[in-house]
Amino acid sequence: MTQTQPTQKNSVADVIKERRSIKLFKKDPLPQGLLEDLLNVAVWAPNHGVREPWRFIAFQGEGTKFLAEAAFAFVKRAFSDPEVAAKRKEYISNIPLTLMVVMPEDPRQREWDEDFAAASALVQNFQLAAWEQGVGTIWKTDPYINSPEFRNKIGVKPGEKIIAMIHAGYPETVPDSRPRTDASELLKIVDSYPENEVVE
Ligand SMILES: Cc1cc2nc3c(=O)[nH]c(=O)nc-3n(C[C@H](O)[C@H](O)[C@H](O)COP(=O)(O)O)c2cc1C
Repeated sequence: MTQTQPTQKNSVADVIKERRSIKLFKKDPLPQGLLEDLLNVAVWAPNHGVREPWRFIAFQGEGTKFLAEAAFAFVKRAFSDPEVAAKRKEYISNIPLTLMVVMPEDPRQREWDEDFAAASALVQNFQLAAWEQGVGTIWKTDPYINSPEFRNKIGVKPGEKIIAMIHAGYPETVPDSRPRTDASELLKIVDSYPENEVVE
């Protein structure tokens, strides 16, 4: 673990490569208006038909206590050890900002797939824009985000999907990077007509 703040670099490539998922946050709240600023960057994600398939629910301040209670109702059933469940609840209630990215579920398969892809691009945009400002994030998909009881409590309607729960705040620690496979190992370039009329 590196005990430093993320560096603030200008190039998109630097920000992409230097971003890390952050699990331990300082308690400091984010500056007023930063959430809206980051979202107003993130919404420039490509999205087919400019359907803008997203809305957001943010929890901060006392709102995180409510969120932690709502999650705890699920978490306490999932963990047999009450101490583990209580620690999860405390963890959630201490995160400066938790953002739910909510997507309307289009009944048409193609549109659903496109909307999920677009909303995922938005999440990545948000994470990168935050990192550029020295703010750490992690994209979480804890099982309780699909619990009807939890969804109902936080105002997610039938026909909507929480595609990401993003925890955000100033990093307490920045983990080391987890190496990625070199693209050359994954890439097939077709630059001549295939002999058997299929790419092998
Ligand atoms: C769709 C999605 C869901 C994720 N859900 C979780 C999660 O529930 N818990 C978690 O610890 N990390 C989760 N992550 C974060 C990944 O674990 C993280 O991106 C990965 O370990 C690589 O680390 P890095 O983001 O620092 O490069 C999720 C990431 C994605 C894209």
